[in-house]
Amino acid sequence: MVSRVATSTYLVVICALKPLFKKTFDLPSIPWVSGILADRDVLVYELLGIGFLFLILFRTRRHSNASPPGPRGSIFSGNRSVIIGRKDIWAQYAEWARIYGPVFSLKANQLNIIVLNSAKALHDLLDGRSKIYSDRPTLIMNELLKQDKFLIRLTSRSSQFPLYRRMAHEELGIQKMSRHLPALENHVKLLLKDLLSHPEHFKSHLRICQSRNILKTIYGHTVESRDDYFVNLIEQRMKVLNSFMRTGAWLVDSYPILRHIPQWMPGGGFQKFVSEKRARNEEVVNLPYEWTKSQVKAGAAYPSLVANQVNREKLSAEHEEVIKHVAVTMYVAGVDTVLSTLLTFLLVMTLNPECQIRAQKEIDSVVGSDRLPRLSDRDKLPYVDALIKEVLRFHPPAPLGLNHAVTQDDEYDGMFIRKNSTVVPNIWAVTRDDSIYPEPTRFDPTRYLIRKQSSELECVQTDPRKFVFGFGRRICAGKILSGRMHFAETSVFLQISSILATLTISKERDGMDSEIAPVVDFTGGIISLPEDFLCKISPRSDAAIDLIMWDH
Ligand code: HEM
Repeated sequence: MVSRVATSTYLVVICALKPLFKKTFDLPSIPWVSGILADRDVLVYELLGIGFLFLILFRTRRHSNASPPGPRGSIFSGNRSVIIGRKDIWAQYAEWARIYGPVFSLKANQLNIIVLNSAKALHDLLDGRSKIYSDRPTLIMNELLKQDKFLIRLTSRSSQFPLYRRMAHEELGIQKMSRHLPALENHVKLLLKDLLSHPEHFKSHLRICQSRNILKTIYGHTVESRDDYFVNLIEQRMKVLNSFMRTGAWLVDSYPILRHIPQWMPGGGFQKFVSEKRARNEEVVNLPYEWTKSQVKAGAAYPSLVANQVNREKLSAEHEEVIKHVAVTMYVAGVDTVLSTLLTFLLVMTLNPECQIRAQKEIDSVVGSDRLPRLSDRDKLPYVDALIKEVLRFHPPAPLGLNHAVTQDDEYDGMFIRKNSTVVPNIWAVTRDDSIYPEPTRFDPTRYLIRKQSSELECVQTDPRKFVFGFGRRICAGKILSGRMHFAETSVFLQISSILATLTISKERDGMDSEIAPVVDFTGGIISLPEDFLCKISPRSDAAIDLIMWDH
């Protein structure tokens, strides 16, 4: 059998090489088994063919030998059950990195996965070789659910990719951002009022604040109530979709042929999920967009991302598709990430009162007590700035970032990385690397502050924003650029500094008046939030209540 396959391959190779040498060659005259060819010309083809076969064999062997090492999984599904079974899979990856090295490989069914666990590997590959490491994995489920046009999932090989990125950066860059500052400040004020009146519902207040920010800046829509139609529409759809989009979760991504099997057949269960969610997905993409368009026509539009783009002279159908998908991606990418940061902030403030007091003192001395902090105060608040960095390091909102994919075969540190492999950036592992952050489980904003020890300046630890916003050409569209403030950081700064200025976060007490210490635990998923916890939120002073309740 093996020899027949070899002989057939050999014949194919000979036939393929033949035109290159423009020699006559009578195929039917080749004896099937012996393969002994007397003709001089044919002998040349024969030798070349054999050489070619050896080359293929050699290449294959060399590559498979040098693939990154990794844990052996089951013969059929690889490590899939571990990947989808453990909520803090980033911690499992960090454990495996200690065994197999900072770059290791996994299989989930047929998907080749390379996990990068060190700052160096992340920087070398995803930043340094960004040209070939900035694709997204091609997943059949994305296509079936019509999510493949969302910026976060769009392939970098798409001719529209530069347009998507340009639009996102243009609209969330510093110039356009400044026009949204009054709206963001107003939303902070609403958040503080909510936290003052019903502190126990802090999670829902924080969530609605992020929705307000995104719906205003992206669509120009003002969220008036918690039953807001667009908030509910987008939230419900996206929550379901994101929770199901874990790497390797769907068999059809490994075996694309399965996309054709009907729902009633074993293994066809995903078809029901797809048909239920797809139509709803279209609503999420189209309805808020159409609403903004109607506002533009009526001359009543707020200068949002969508309105700015719709107002351009020529608006092709193709351009409209891009606007719709950039816009909806902002909601998907921008609400839970900032929410996660704010919840982690409340959690660590509950557990580290001394850090909270120091930040409050700094704000009091710079801002005073008769106004809320503004963006322009940030440079004068180094401790608050360090505290925000430490919140982002303590638990990065996207601990595994978003999956990248590599568009061509590559080698790194003597290891072969196969084209189309899914590349997982384990950001969490870097933020817990004790060679970069000594005592990584300790919350300590002073890591980033320059301190004097005798006459020497002490080394400052790496700014975690180098990792937590992603890498290369796929870096977060809401991220700081060239030292200037962008959307994500602006909204995080305004919310955190204003909460610190006016409210105190402390441990809740039980019926026996004993303090309840919250457990530090986080949800799984692409965006990871603190698990539900209790904390007490109270006004710092009468002046703070006055500041929150009245417009000054
Ligand atoms: C603290 C807040 C945030 C964090 C930690 C964060 C983090 C990230 C990360 C890790 C990625 C993946 C980058 C990569 O693939 O290498 C990403 C992508 C993205 N983020 Fe953010 N993000 C935040 C807030 C926001 C906000 C507020 C917006 C929009 C308003 C936003 C928009 C996006 C978009 C559009 C992408 C996809 C970029 C692409 O695929 O080309 N993010 N973000």
